[in-house]
Amino acid sequence: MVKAVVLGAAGGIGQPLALLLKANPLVTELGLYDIVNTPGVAADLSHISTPAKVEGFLPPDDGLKKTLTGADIVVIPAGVPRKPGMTRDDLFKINAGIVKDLATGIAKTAPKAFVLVISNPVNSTVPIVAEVFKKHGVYDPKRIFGVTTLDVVRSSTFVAEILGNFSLSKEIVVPVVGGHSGVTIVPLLSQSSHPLPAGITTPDYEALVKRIQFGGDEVVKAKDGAGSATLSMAYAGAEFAAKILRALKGEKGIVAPSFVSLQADPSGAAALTKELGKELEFFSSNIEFGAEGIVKINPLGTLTDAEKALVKAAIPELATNIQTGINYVAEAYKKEEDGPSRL
Ligand SMILES: NC(=O)C1=CN([C@@H]2O[C@H](COP(=O)(O)OP(=O)(O)OC[C@H]3O[C@@H](n4cnc5c(N)ncnc54)[C@H](O)[C@@H]3O)[C@@H](O)[C@H]2O)C=CC1
Ligand SMILES: O=C([O-])CC(=O)C(=O)O
Repeated sequence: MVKAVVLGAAGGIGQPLALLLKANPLVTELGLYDIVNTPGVAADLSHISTPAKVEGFLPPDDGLKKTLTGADIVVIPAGVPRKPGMTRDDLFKINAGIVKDLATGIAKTAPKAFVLVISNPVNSTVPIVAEVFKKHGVYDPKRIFGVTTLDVVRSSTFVAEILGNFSLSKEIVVPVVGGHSGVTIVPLLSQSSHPLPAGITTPDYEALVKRIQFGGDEVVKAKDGAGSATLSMAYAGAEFAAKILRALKGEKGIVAPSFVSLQADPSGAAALTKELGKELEFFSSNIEFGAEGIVKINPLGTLTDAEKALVKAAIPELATNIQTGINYVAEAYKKEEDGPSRL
């Protein structure tokens, strides 16, 4: 029996993601929570002839708690998306509070669940979830994941395009490391399962890297005020969730990049830190999963000079993003603690 939960299930990502989870035969229960429309989304999905029993809840009557009770895996696509001209960091003000509140619910009701954070800015929202779990004494760094899979999916697609063979795109695997915004997104194209054409020029290589780093902007621009990537994100989120579900079932050797706490695997983290030349609390690298969560954080491996430069350029912004998330939670709890005495 596996219960999957989507928080933000009525949204642009939430609905197609819930559909794809409903279609996954490994899911036997699907809990949907949002501040609007979840009863309708749940009723609709519940007619699909796959195993998962679907229920939708709203905030009244302890809806969050009811949704999360018994959850094995919780995916969070709740929050506001970008509009043209915004960076992911511009979303922090609103989304930080949403993620903190939802993380509090998970820490109280389903502290052992695997938590998959989609809400942006991922580089800051993942540290927020970690800090909330620490505060509640239930922190297990092996079970909290920032979903960076869309960067991997985009890389596969764009590399297939360059190779002139779209039918390869599902097979192409490019490790994308670092974080999930702009220059913190670092594709390791030299480690692609399918190498780039030998004669690729430096400008073409640089354009490809840029397209992967700023793929989100392409969609934000095309949607012209109506949001950011939803369908490709739902696909990517469901792919990542499917890997976690297989690991939960006991399958070994499953590997994918994810933005995680380096405390999840101290010896892997030590090797990675050596490569980075700087200690970061969170980083996305290839992660090996098991039934209890993260088994191993893999080092970056051999990089080209261009990739070394990309990693170096990612570090300062990543460090700032991480600290922003940590500080937010510290300040929020301080306000809560100071609150009553001020009354
Ligand atoms: N990690 C990644 O690669 C990606 C992340 N995103 C991020 O995912 C988030 C969601 O994007 P969309 O689905 O397009 O937005 P959306 O606005 O279509 O949906 C968000 C949903 O969250 C719900 N929501 C708001 N506050 C909530 C709360 N307190 N509890 C539960 N639900 C709540 C809303 O009612 C809405 O249904 C954004 O922050 C976006 O930037 C988007 C694409 C890729
Ligand atoms: O660009 C955005 O704001 C949404 C996102 O994270 C992506 O598409 O990678």
